[in-house]
Amino acid sequence: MQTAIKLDNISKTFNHGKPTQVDAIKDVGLTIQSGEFVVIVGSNGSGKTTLLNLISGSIPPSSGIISINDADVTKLADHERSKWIARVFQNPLSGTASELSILDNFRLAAIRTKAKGLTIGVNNAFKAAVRNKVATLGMGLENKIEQPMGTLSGGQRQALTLLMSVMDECKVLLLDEPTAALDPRSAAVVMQTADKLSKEFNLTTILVTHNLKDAFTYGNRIIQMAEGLVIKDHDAKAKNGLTQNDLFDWFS
Ligand SMILES: Nc1ncnc2c1ncn2[C@@H]1O[C@H](COP(=O)(O)OP(=O)(O)OP(=O)(O)O)[C@@H](O)[C@H]1O
Repeated sequence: MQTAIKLDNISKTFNHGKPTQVDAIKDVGLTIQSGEFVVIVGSNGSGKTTLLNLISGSIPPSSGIISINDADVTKLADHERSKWIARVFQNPLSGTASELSILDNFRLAAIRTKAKGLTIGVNNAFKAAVRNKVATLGMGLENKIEQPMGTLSGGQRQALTLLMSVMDECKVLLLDEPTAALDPRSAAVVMQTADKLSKEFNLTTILVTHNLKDAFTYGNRIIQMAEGLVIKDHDAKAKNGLTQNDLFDWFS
């Protein structure tokens, strides 16, 4: 199996040398294989989002080496890593432009990523391709592709954001509490969509969540963080052996 993400001795200190210094990540080593779906849990402030920020390149590490597909990307900025990495945040509004239609959002995403299989500018072909892709969500949105994104629900927007984010050759999907702002039904649809896309495109997926049921249901590996450290790491077999009750303790 190919290694997708490798962290070697990664540390991140904020406000170094000041009274407010925080050692958010402490000498973490982590190897994630291509196609793995890793769930990361842990209490508030344990370093989960900082870890995703380091992987995506939105912040640099204080020390250590980050590799993606065996290439050292430690010094690459987030936009330079975006051809490999897609990220979906908590806020459904952050992934798409409200005033633009679904179609135009897809057009923007296609321009950004030069998505394969979507010919930009050939209007009818592009429209049909978007309609087909959107139909795979099973939300009936294929009939609303001319509608402004702002008129959709948070769950519908998150599902579309997911779909747009995996259109290109991205191989790593980072999900930072993607359902935290959603009602339970929409949250379920978004998680099922993420799981489906992850399998369909064989993505390496990392999900940060505070949701016990999602941590239990999704992924083939689970990690617990505490105070900037990885303190538990279970593979698929060990994860399958856990009950929801066992997992409850992983959140504290
Ligand atoms: N930009 C920053 N400047 C200073 N401190 C920061 C910064 N970002 C994060 N921290 C600190 O680093 C620690 C880890 O934060 P992080 O957001 O990674 O935790 P988390 O596990 O994602 O928490 P939560 O579950 O609450 O989202 C916390 O103490 C936080 O206050």
